[in-house]
Amino acid sequence: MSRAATPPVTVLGAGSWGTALAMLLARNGLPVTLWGHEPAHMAELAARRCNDAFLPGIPFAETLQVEHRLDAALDGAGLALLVVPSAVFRGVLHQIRPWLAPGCRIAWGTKGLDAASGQLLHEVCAEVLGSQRPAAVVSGPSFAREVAAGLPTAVTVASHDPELAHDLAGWLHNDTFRAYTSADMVGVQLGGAVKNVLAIAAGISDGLGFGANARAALITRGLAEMARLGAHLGGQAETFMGLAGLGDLVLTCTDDQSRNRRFGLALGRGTDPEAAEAAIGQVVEGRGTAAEVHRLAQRAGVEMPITGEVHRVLYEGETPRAAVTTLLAREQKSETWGLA
Ligand SMILES: NC(=O)c1ccc[n+]([C@@H]2O[C@H](COP(=O)([O-])OP(=O)(O)OC[C@H]3O[C@@H](n4cnc5c(N)ncnc54)[C@H](O)[C@@H]3O)[C@@H](O)[C@H]2O)c1
Ligand SMILES: O=P(O)(O)OC[C@H](O)CO
Repeated sequence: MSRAATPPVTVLGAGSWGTALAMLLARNGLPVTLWGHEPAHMAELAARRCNDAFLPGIPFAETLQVEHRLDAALDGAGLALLVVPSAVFRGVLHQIRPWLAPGCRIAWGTKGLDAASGQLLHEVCAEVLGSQRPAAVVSGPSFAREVAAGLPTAVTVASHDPELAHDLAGWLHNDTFRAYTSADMVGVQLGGAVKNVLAIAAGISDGLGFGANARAALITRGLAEMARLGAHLGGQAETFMGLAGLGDLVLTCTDDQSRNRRFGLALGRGTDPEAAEAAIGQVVEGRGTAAEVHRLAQRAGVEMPITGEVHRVLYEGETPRAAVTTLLAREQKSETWGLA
């Protein structure tokens, strides 16, 4: 894939994933500005040239600038890459709108749904910035720390604008980071959102000591319910078998780097949700996404039994053990029910 001319990129959100993506793009030779909303944190990143809290010991490339003033950060940007939690995604779009140049394209690495409406983030983006502005999403199995450390990783860049998907994938791509393109924004975003809920389920199961068979069953049946909802919303079946579906699902359900999985592990061991999230100290997207996906599935009439049980544990006071018992007590079915 040939690389398009490299525009100045502004990464909005200086948490672990925003910093890792900014570091990757800067290492690939792009002029990158990393913006964060906390001046003290940004001053520390600028002084240390490293994100000590989340990505310790991995220095920034020279082409990475750090900025806490939004207008200065977006001045001259050809691409604005949002990497903030989904709960603030809409608000940050409103904040950046006055400072975006007409030709500045938009992308995000956020995984989740809009908290108020349950909309996919490309719908929120079109609502706030207009549907004419090219937009793309980066998703797939990608722990920030491994990407920052230069360990091999593959992701999907999805956009309805093939040129933007091609350009962004090219800017991200290097010897250890493969970026594939897709036109399926619905499937790619839904995969990234639902996998976080299923990772909580896998964590709960492991926290209860249920073993490898149960984990494999949750991953497989979780993939089936992700694909059922995805098909209903217009996602492509192949997307759910790809990096943004199965790939990210396996990663987050099986590795303790996942915050969603660790949150579930704590619940399974008897910790309440507030204390479990506080102990992680970073965003646990699946907690809010469980409510949004559950609502979406109910509205659409799509059965999502695992998501339903995670929702009951998080929001209806059900115990993790009772949730697993309910899942096991479901009636006998064909393995492929509900899939076209
Ligand atoms: N960490 C990963 O490995 C990883 C990988 C892929 C995708 N993601 C996704 O990226 C998104 C961000 O996750 P993260 O891991 O960077 O989270 P994080 O908890 O490490 O950081 C979140 C950052 O968002 C900032 N923030 C909060 N509210 C803000 C606001 N109103 N305006 C600007 N910044 C605000 C916080 O200050 C913090 O720096 C999530 O949707 C997550 O699912 C994370
Ligand atoms: O730590 P998690 O569970 O938010 O997962 C991080 C990434 O989404 C993995 O692809």
